[in-house]
Amino acid sequence: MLHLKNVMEPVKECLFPETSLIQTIKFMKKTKWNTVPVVNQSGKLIGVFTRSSLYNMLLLELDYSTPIENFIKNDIGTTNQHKELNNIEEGISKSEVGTGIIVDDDRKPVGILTPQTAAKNYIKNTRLLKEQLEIILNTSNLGAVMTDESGRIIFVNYVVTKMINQPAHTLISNNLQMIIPNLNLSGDEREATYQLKIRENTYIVRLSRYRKTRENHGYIALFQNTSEIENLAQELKIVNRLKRVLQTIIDHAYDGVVMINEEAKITFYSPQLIELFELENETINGNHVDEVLPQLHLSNVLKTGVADISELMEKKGIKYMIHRIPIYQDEQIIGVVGKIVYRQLHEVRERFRSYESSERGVKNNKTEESKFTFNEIITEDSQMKKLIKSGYKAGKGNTTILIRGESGTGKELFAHALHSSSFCGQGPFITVNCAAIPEHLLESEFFGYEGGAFSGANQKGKIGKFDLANGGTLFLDEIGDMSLPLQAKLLRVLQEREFYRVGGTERIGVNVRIIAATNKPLEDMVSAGTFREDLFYRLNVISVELPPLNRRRKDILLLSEFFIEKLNKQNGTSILGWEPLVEQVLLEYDWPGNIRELRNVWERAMIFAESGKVKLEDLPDYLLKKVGYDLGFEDSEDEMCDFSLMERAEQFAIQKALVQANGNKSKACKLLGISRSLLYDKLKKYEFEVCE
Ligand SMILES: Nc1ncnc2c1ncn2[C@@H]1O[C@H](COP(=O)(O)OP(=O)(O)OP(=O)(O)O)[C@@H](O)[C@H]1O
Repeated sequence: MLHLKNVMEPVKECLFPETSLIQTIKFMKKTKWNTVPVVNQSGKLIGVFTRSSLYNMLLLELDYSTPIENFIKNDIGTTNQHKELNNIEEGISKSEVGTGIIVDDDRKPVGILTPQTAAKNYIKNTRLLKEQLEIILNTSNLGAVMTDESGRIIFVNYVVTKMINQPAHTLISNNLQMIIPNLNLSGDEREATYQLKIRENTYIVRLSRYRKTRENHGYIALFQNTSEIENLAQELKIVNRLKRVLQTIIDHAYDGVVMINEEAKITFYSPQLIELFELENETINGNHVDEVLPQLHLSNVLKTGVADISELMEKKGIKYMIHRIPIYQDEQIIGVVGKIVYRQLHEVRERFRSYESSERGVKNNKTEESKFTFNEIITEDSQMKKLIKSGYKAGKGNTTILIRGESGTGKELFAHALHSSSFCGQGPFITVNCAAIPEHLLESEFFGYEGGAFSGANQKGKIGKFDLANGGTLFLDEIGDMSLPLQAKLLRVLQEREFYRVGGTERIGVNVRIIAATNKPLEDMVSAGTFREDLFYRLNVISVELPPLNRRRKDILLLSEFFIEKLNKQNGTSILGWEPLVEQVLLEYDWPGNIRELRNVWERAMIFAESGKVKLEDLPDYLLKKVGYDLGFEDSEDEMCDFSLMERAEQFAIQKALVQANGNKSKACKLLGISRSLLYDKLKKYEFEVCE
């Protein structure tokens, strides 16, 4: 934008009212100005002295020494020096004196603007603008043509002359149809678009009407070569495909990939990484790796610049290793890639083991039985927590404890924990399953026998469980299945703390803590005479009743997490969790087999699923049926079953969700964890009839 101060003639000297006629004539001759600013003693503008004022003074034949004060014109137009030139255009053209006085903020004259200077500057500006426009039009890759109202060409830019391979002068004055043959200028539209093929190039032509003068219109046609855009689009397609290929390679080559830049901020990661470390997308990209994944120690490699491989690490029971590799550019480290491997680790380990054992020609030995403590009893249930608390106290003494509860509720585990927390925790923990040993062997199993005690017996004799458990705990599982005669013998040992071996005469003293367990109603058995009352009271000094799993539903998911981690370790699977529907089924099921059943269900499901998340169809059929997710395995011959197993699972899941949501599709979507549009697609696919 041009400002006044850029085009005005600067004023260095002014006239005063006291200035004499002769000094004024000399001043006007020197400056050649027709209008001269007159100022007071403080330099502020008070009027102008014009050439006509001068003529008047001369005609009056005044003395040359006469001051000019009576001939000053006071009605003057002034403008501030900071104004834009455009804004005062009208002011100057209408001014009586024809000259504008430019003042500063203190009203002191700083310049004058005559019509001649204004005109000169306008012409200069217009030329500059024209040149700028031409440069823009000729250097742009848009073709531009301008016509008058009849469509006759008045301007073409360089791009158009190249486009149709003709010089500008052969086009000027010709009709625009010469370039756009199917042109129609008779319509009323202000804008129109044409497609034009010139040799191998395709152009989109945008024709718009412009107002040339107050009465006339003209047209501007802009030509865009779309071949360039098409080429770009093609290139983009290739790049996208390449990206897809690379992404697939990365996804399958490693179990997780993460990349950081020189500031240790995460710039790339694969979906498996999110799954394994249970991250949210938003918390990863652009964040410092030590905040998101400190356990990977990737930023260290930025400092050392040396690639390395981690020790075996573990997440949710899944063992993994990370290979950290620095990225260099021009000998500068610009980032680090972390490759995580976990899926094949188990297989490699197994092969390595069998290789090692075949090398050594030895078979793997069975591992030792583990001992459990109360810390390993997983629970969130308040009743269980209470039992554990009293278990800690009861465990300390030497009192007999009776653990009751349905099969699979964790009685044996609890017995282990009691033993571990007791003073004899370092001693042996010996288990006798009273239901599993044949009646006639129970006695010798308990008390052992002397050498040659009966025919077929080992000549060296046998040590019984009581002997083995000396100084520790004897756990009598399924005590309700013990015969009455043995109950009598057991009672004697409990009372006298000594026993005889079968066929022996020597009294053997024992220091054994007895923990018994049963799922049988011992009180009823006492009434029915199948369990000794005195033994019952002897055992029942402290009694612990473990609640069934369906009365501690909070524990179902907690235990599921625990089993996933444990079984991943044990079986080398890499299961990361379960799909929402699985959770729903687990929570709905009654779990008659309690925790043992839950563990078995997970073991089976994880073997079927292998990696990722456990899905509905990985659960056993009997369980799905029980909660109403009948996947119709037996009906596979049925002609109705055109669908795959997966699809049938999906159908039942949708049915179930809709029933649960009372037909409310939004709720059903939430239960299914899918979008509304996907639900509609599925309903259509399976031809479900659903009331709106
Ligand atoms: N709270 C728990 N936390 C972790 N695992 C548990 C828990 N309770 C039970 N289990 C596991 O469930 C399975 C069954 O437990 P356990 O054998 O102790 O049950 P039980 O009541 O003695 O069964 P049964 O009466 O049939 O002998 C075991 O694998 C055990 O480790």
